[in-house]
Amino acid sequence: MPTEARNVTVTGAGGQIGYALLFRIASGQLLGADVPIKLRLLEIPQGLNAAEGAALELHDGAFPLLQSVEVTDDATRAFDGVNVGLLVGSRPRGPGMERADLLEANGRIFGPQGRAINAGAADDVRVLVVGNPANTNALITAAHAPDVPAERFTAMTRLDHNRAVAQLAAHLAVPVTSIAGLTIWGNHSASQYPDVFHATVDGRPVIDLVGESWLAETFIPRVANRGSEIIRVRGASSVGSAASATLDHVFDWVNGTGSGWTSAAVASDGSYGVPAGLVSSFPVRSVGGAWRIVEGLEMGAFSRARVDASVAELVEEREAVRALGLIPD
Ligand SMILES: NC(=O)C1=CN([C@@H]2O[C@H](COP(=O)(O)OP(=O)(O)OC[C@H]3O[C@@H](n4cnc5c(N)ncnc54)[C@H](O)[C@@H]3O)[C@@H](O)[C@H]2O)C=CC1
Ligand SMILES: O=C([O-])CC(=O)C(=O)O
Repeated sequence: MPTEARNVTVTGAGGQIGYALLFRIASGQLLGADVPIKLRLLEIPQGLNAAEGAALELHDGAFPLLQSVEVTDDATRAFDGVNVGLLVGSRPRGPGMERADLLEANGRIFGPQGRAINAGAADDVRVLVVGNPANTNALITAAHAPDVPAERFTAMTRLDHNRAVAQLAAHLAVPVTSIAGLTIWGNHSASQYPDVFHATVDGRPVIDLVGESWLAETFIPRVANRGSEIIRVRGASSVGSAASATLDHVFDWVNGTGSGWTSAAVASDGSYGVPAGLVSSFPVRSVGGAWRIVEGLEMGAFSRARVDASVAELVEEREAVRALGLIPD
């Protein structure tokens, strides 16, 4: 029996990440090589021409899996029947800014989109927020979609995870495929904590091969500040790597992580002392189409302090958006 087409909505489809994503989605890299796709591209009026142009090019790609492309500036229409929502549309930061500087401007985008998802999404909807500050924007979106289970709203820390894997592999001069068991904890911000204490390289504990000073002075700051490094070098924020990580996140969510784990920002259930409801990055496995937090990992003082600091920032962001009226009291 042919697989049913899935409705995939991309917000900010006329922007940089949108352009890097759309063709890869159409080629089957989001959901799988046998899953037909119906694309909805949501933009604000100023972005519609760019999205329309991308739609023309998608048409020219003659992608066998792509059944339709619709461009709209109406969130209700964009999310009607949506199975996968990629919430990319929002302002990127520039040089000298932190992602939290975008809180107020971008936060206002996500309440209305949450309401539109609540009103019309398919029962199995899965949402990935990419737009920064991603964790708190996911929190805002979920807060406006009370009828959709909170576990369906996630934020992207897969780019941080991929960066950490790549940095570690380069340091140890091994292929990225040799690394397993890495975790990004907390916020997609400079406070995030890339944790190697449970990581292995070809089955050997990484912690036997690297020292704490390398972790504290080189690895952690390099990964946590990679977004700023990219902005400094290319003059604009990450695009290709962000699109790639978006595909990785959703592909694994839908198709499973197998024996290993990855990192994603998901609604906390209180695990590891992270206050319930915060959208925080955890070690996660995807089982049966749902993210499950990897439980029972030991956490020493080095890790605990860093996880707590990043979670404290998430609590502050939640208070800030509450004070702005972007989530209910
Ligand atoms: N979570 C992560 O790892 C990463 C997140 N980002 C974030 O992704 C976001 C997008 O980045 P780019 O594509 O480079 O930016 P961009 O400025 O090229 O594109 C953003 C697009 O969103 C559109 N937009 C704005 N408000 C909208 C709304 N209410 N509805 C629909 N579309 C709307 C704009 O018209 C624009 O076309 C930024 O917030 C950036 O900081 C970027 C890299 C990694
Ligand atoms: O740093 C930024 O503003 C863009 C981003 O989230 C990243 O590259 O991780």
